[in-house]
Amino acid sequence: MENGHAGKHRVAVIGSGNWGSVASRLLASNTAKLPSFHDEVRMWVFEETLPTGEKLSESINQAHENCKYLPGIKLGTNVIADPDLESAVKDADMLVFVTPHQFVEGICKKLVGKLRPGVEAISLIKGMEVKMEGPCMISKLITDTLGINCCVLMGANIANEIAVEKFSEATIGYREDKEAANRWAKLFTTPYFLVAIVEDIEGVELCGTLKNVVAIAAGLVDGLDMGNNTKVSILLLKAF
Ligand SMILES: NC(=O)C1=CN([C@@H]2O[C@H](COP(=O)(O)OP(=O)(O)OC[C@H]3O[C@@H](n4cnc5c(N)ncnc54)[C@H](O)[C@@H]3O)[C@@H](O)[C@H]2O)C=CC1
Ligand SMILES: O=C(CO)COP(=O)(O)O
Repeated sequence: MENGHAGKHRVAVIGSGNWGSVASRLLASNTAKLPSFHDEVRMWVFEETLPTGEKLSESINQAHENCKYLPGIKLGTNVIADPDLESAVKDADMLVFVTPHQFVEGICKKLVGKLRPGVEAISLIKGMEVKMEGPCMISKLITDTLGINCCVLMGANIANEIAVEKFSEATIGYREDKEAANRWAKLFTTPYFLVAIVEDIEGVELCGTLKNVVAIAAGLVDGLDMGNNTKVSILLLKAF
């Protein structure tokens, strides 16, 4: 993949909530070490004004911490918060989508015609867009709107645990382009975050999304004190 940056890939993260901040931290720890990536990770911030009156993006760039969505965790000095979407992505050839799913379509529409040629994307977003024509997976929404290849990364990945480097694993789903999937895996893998690749975007994305429906049902079982036998029925999808 020719990226026009003297061989170094540039990464931008679209989203800076709990998972977006943790993903940026993890990616920045790798870009600082791996020679094939530019150090800086640009993180698009949906701008908010904090109770102190300070802008969230300014606070992140000063403290290297997202005090609203990931308090108490240093992101790395090479994570740069940028409240301007166009500016955040303009130099990137690797784009990580990690916003709540309901904002993706609007974000993609703003990005049409603003991306570098050959840019690759990955979605960490759980959920789907439900339209009149039927449900649409988020990776397909990104590919269809922007005309770019989009892998997915999914797993049982509670962001706050990964933030404190508790072990976790995830799977990247890709279509045809194994080289791109391996590049994403290299960018995300750390000793505490193990990443595998599978040539099945839909399977990985659907499993990542639907497991949360099961998780809600399992939580209801706990809340209603229905017991472990009922929970197993839920996990085996027999009680639906
Ligand atoms: N938090 C977690 O442990 C995990 C989250 N995910 C997925 O990652 C995605 C992002 O989740 P979180 O980072 O947890 O979100 P979050 O709930 O922590 O943050 C919400 C984000 O949305 C932004 N936002 C608010 N209004 C907006 C608008 N109009 N347009 C664009 N952005 C807006 C907020 O500024 C904030 O950055 C979701 O799809 C979630 O399912 C996946 C795995 C783990
Ligand atoms: O899937 C998750 C953790 O594995 C979290 O997803 P939500 O943030 O949508 O609950």
